[in-house]
Amino acid sequence: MIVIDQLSKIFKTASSELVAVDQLSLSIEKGEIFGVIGYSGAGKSTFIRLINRLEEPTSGRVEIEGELITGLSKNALRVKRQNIGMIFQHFNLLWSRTVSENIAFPLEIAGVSKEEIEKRVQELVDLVGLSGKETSYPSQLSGGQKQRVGIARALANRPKVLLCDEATSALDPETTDSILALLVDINKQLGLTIILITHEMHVIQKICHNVAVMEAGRIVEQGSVLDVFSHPKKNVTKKFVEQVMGKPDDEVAEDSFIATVAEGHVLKLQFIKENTNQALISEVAKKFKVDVNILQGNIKRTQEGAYGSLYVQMVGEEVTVQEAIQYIEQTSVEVEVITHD
Ligand SMILES: Nc1ncnc2c1ncn2[C@@H]1O[C@H](COP(=O)(O)OP(=O)(O)OP(=O)(O)O)[C@@H](O)[C@H]1O
Repeated sequence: MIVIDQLSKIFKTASSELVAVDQLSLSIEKGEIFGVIGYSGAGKSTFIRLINRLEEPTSGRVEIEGELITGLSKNALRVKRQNIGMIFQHFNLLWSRTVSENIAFPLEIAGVSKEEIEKRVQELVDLVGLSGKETSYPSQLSGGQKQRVGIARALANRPKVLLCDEATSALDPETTDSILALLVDINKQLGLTIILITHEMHVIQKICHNVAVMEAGRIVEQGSVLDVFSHPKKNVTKKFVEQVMGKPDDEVAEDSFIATVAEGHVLKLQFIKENTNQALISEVAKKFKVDVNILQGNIKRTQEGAYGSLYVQMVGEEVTVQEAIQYIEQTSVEVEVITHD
């Protein structure tokens, strides 16, 4: 578990003071993927750099698995940092070193033997999917491949925690998805705790278990990704949720498509934490001899299942339709009957 307690960072210049992180407190469970989202200037980068003391806190505490990071001497911190990997938006690779040599770098610093380095580097190359690229230089790699090197290097000393500073912000959407999939894979395979900062809500939606929303150096809202998606409270959170779900007015107005439905019932199905949305529809159609047509849907996948709503037309004998509705109501999907003939 990671405990962050009343953590602050004040940048002082000759004439002014800027509070970048303001008495921030958080708890992050071991093995989870925890996202911090905020707009530019919210203090995210400063916050994540305070965790491994790349930035020295002005006040407050950081504790990782019972060890007080903010209490360590410089020398002890240097050793401890081997347990805290970090990846960066612009990769921060050594350009004059090959892929293998970049990954080997933290192992050399830790004094690992040459033989062991060779073995470990090959394991890591395989883990991040870079086999065949061992002798390439960073300039010969795509953005996604460079970030894979960054990830392998961060994992070299088998850290317990991985800090990700806008790790996919410089990548195109497809490459972003493949790097996010790799992070989920690593989280599951190695049980690694991942803390990431981002300004993109789809990153949170796709891979995080819990999320904190940051504004002006403070956490203004936090919770499980599904809770925050389904009940955003603050305006800033609502705007981030809209990045992924669209604005309510972006959806074709209910009335306009309902008017086109000549027969049967129109149902609104609300999915929260549901893993079987498509399967449920076809299962109901088969089981109850009803026709089910999808009219409109906006469903997003999260680490804890699907979230969103689906409008369907259901046509069949009234009794059968009612049985089908009751069946759906027994799952975690909420059903609202919008119209019926
Ligand atoms: N070294 C520094 N000296 C002075 N002010 C700083 C320093 N680093 C950051 N700041 C200020 O602290 C505030 C928070 O910056 P930070 O980079 O942490 O925000 P952010 O949410 O990560 O934004 P971005 O995504 O744009 O980097 C900003 O007002 C920034 O100008």
